[in-house]
Amino acid sequence: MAPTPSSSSSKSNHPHVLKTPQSKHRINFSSTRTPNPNPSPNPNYTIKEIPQDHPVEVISRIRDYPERKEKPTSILQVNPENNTLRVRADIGYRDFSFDGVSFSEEEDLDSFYKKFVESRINGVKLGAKCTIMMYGPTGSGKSHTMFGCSKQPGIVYRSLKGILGEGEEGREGGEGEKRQLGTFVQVTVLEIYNEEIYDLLSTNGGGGIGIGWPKSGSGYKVRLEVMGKKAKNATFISGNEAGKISKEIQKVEKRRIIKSTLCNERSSRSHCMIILDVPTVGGRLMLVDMAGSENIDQAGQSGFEAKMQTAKINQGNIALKRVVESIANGDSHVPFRDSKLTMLLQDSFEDDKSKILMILCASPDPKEIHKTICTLEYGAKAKCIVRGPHTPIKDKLGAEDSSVGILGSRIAAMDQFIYKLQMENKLREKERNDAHKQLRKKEEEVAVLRALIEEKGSQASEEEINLKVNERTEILKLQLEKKLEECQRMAEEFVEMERRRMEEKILQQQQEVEMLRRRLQEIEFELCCSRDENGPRDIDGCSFARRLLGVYADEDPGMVKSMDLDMGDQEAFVRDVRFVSTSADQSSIIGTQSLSSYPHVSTLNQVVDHGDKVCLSTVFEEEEVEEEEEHKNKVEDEEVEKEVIEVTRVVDVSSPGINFVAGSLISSPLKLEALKDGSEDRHSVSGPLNEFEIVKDRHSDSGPVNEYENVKDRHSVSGPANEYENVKDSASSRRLRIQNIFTLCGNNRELCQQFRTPIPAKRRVADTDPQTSPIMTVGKDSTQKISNKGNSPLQKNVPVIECGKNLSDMMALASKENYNPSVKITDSQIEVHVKWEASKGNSGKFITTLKVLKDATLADLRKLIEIYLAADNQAFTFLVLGDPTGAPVPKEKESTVQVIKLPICNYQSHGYLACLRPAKETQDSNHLPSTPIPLTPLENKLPLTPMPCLSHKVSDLSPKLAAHLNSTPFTTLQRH
Ligand SMILES: Nc1ncnc2c1ncn2[C@@H]1O[C@H](COP(=O)(O)OP(=O)(O)OP(=O)(O)O)[C@@H](O)[C@H]1O
Repeated sequence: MAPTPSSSSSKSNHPHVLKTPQSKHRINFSSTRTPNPNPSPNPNYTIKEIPQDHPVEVISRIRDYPERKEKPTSILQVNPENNTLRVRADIGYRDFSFDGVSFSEEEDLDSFYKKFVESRINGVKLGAKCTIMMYGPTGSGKSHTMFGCSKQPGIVYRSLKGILGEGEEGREGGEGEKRQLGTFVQVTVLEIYNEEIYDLLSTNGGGGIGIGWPKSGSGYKVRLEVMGKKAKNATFISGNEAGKISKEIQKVEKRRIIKSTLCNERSSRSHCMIILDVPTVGGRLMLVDMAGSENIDQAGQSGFEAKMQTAKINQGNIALKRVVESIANGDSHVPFRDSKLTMLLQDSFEDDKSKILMILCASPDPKEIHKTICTLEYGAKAKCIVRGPHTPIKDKLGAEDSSVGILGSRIAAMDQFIYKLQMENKLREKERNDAHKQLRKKEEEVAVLRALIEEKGSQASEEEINLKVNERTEILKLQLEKKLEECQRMAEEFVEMERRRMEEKILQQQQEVEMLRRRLQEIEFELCCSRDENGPRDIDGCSFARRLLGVYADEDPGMVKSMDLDMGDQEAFVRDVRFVSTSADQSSIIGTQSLSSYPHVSTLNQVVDHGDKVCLSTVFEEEEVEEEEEHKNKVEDEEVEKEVIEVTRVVDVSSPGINFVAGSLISSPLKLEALKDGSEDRHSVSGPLNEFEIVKDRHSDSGPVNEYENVKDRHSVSGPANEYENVKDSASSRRLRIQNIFTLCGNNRELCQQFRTPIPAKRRVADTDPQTSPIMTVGKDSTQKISNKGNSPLQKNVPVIECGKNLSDMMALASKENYNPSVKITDSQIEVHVKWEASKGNSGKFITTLKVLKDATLADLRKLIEIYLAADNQAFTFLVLGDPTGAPVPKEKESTVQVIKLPICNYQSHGYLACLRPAKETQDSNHLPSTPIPLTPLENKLPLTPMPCLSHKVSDLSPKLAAHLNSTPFTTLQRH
C-alpha cells in the first residue's frame, strides 16, 4: 500500500508526542518515533530498527460556520507544521498530534481532498485498499465532508472521479483520454442502522423483501446479512462513468435515515458505508460516514425508540473504539464482531495492504469543547495503532523478525510508559506529601481551635463566670474604697493645710494690727505732746490719733492708706449737676457744661451720693447770726429763712474739678472741709472765703437727703492764718467765711431766698450746732432752709472782696456780717471795677467791683478775680488801659504792678478800672476746665497744691508724726 504523503511525512519529520492520558495505548508506539528522555531502565532491551506498519492515519478537519455572522472564538489552534492541534481552555491547553490538520475555513473540500485524500484514491486505482472513516460528534461536518454540498462535492464523488476519471457520458474519443480506459468500479452502498445492514442500492423495496425494513424516500431498504467480513448479497452498481455512479449514489444518499436533533437539523442516524471496488486492479475503497457520537441527553432524544436508536448508534462507535484500542494494545482478540460496523471493517484493520484514513471532524466552538476533546483523543488512540501479530496476513519469512521488532517496540513503549508513570508517581507523591503536610497543619489548627473551644466552653460555665465576676467586683470594690480613702485623706490634708495657712495669716494680721496700734499709740502720744507744746491748736490731736487708729484698725494691713474717703477705688462719674439760675424763680437744671456760662450762680453745692461716692459740696448756710459783742454791730432780729438751692453735683472725688475747687480754696486759703459719712468721718478744709465739704456716703440708696444724717465727725484743715484756726469759737471768722461765701455768690443771694421749702428739723444743721456746723445737709433735688435771724448782708447787690498783701487784712475787713464795702471805704482801701475787654466774643461786660488795699498788686487782685471767676474758668490778663501802649501785663509781672496803677474808672464815682482780656487758652494749670472732668482722689491732688503753711505745721509736729503724716495723704489735712 502506497503510503500517503501525510503519513510518510509524519513518519520522517514529526515524532509522536504522548498526549493521551491512556498510556496503555502507547505500547505499540515505535520507539524510533518517540524520543525517550529517560534511557530505558533495562539496557538489555535494544530496539531494533524495523519499519513499523502504521495502518491508521489520523487527520483532523475543523469545520466552519459560514452562516454565522459573529463567529465564535476558536478554541483550536494549529502549529505551523499543521500536525499538532492545541485545544485551549480556561485552565490550560492540550495538544494533539495528528498526521494533518485542516481548517475548512482555510481549505475547502477541494483543497482538503487534494491534500489528504487524493493520494489514497490514487493508491486504490493501483490496487490498494483504503478505508476512509469520518469520525466525530454530531454536526461536526462528517456528512458534509463525505458527501459535500451543492457547491462542493464531497470525498465520495471526488473519489469516483479520481478513480474513474472525468469525462462526459456519451462522449468518445478525446474524453477517453481522461477516462481510465478499462477501469470500472463496483459500488455498494450500505447503511448500518440499529445494528442492521441495509442495502441502499437495492430497488426491491416494493416487494416482499423489503417487509420490515426501514422505509426510505423511495421505499423499503434491503437488509443484508454479514457473511464473514462482508455483507452477503449486497447490491452493487458498476460502471466506468463517475457521473452516472455519483448520481446513483446521490439518490441513495437521500435514502439514509436522518432525523432532526438538537445538535443537527439533518442528523444522520445511521452509519453509511460506500464500498468501491476496482476489480481490474484489486483495489478497494471503503468510505464510512459514521453516525454522530453523542449522548442521549445532548441529542435531546425522548422516547424508548429514540433512546434505543441513540444507543445503537453509540454501540457502533463504541465497538469501533474497542477495536481500535485492541489493535493498538496488541490484544490477541480484537472485538470486530461487537458491531456490524466493525465486522465490515475487520479487513480494513487486518489486511496489511489496507490503510485507514481517519478524518476527525471537530468544531472550533467553545461550547463543543468537550466533544471535540473526546474526538481528538479517540483519533490519537487510533493513530497509535500498529499492525499487531494477530494480523492474519503474515509474511512467513519475516514473521519472526517482525514479531521481535514489535515486541521491542512494545517494550520500549512500556519502558517509556513506566518511566512516565514513575515521574507521575513522584509528582503525585510530592503532591500527596504536600497535601499531607497541609493536612497536618490544618489538623493542628483544628486541634488548637478545638482546644480553645473546649477552654471557652469550660469557661462559659455559669459558676465560673459568677466567680470571676465576683472576684472582679471585689477587686474593683477594694480599689474604689482605697481611692475614696485616699481622696478623703487628701481632702483632710488640704483642709488642714488651709486652716493652718489661714491661722498663720490671721496671726500675721493680728501682729500687724498690733504693730499698727502701737504705732498709732506712738503717734497719738506724739500728737498729745505736740498739742501740749502748741497749745489749743492741737486739742483735737487725740481724736485725730483715734481717727488714725480707727482708720488703721479698719484697714487691712498692707493697704494703701488713703484720705479715708474710701474713694480711691471708685470710678469717676458725674450723675447730676444742677445749677440754680439767679434770675428765675424756678430752679432750672443746667448741664455741667454750662457752668462757666452762668456766672450768676447763687449757690454751688457739689454733692456726691450713691454708694461709696464722695460728695464735695459748697454750702451756703444761713444761720441765726447773733450780734457779736466785739464788733457791736446791729442785731439782726429778723429771722430769715433762706432756702439753699442745692446744686448737686454728683462727682467722684477723682474729678479734677473738685480738686480744683479744693486746691484753689486751700491755696487761697480757703477752708475745705471734707466729710466722710459712712465711716463717720468728715474732713474739711476751711478757709476764710468758703467752705467745702467732702462727704462720702456709703449708704446712698435712700437718696442724698438721708445720706448725711449721721455725720458725726468732721475734720478740717485750716488755712495758714492763725486767726482762723479755731473756727468753732471764733464767731468773727465764721462770719468772715459767710461773708466771703456771699461775696462769691454776689447778687444772686436774693434769689436763693425765694425758695422756701421747709426742711425737716433734723436736717437743720444750724439747729443742731449752729456755732460749729456751718455745714449744710445736701441732697439731690432737695432744698435746705437755714434760718438766719437778722438782716443778711447777702441782700447787698455789690459783692466786694477786699484784697491786699495780707489776706488776714482782707479777712478782717470782711468780718462784719453787714459789711458794705460800697459804704465803708477807708483811706487805705480802693475800689477796683473789673470788666472784660470788649472784643468779638466778649462785649466788655462788667464783672464786679472789688475792694483792695491801696498797696495791693495785680497779683493780689488776680486772686480775688479768679475766685470770683472760678465758675467761669476764664483765664485772663490785665490790660493797663492807661498805658499808652495798652499792652497787657505779663502774669509774672503782676506782682510788681500795683492796683493803683490801673486807670481811674470813668463811669464810677471812684475806683479803678481793671480791664481783663480773656486768654485764648481757657484752661491752664491754674484754671478749672469748663467741663466736669472726673475728679481724682483728693488725697492725690492735695499734695499738688503748695501749702507751705501746712508743711510748716507738719514740720512742727514730732519727727515721727511728721514722717508718718508725710507718708500719708493726711499730710495735707489738719484736723481742727
Ligand atoms: N466545513 C463546513 N463548511 C460549511 N458547512 C458545514 C461544514 N461542516 C458542516 N457543515 C454544515 O453543518 C451541518 C451539519 O453537518 P453534517 O450533517 O455534515 O454533520 P454530521 O457530522 O454529519 O452530523 P450527524 O452525525 O448528526 O449526521 C450541515 O448543514 C452542513 O452543511
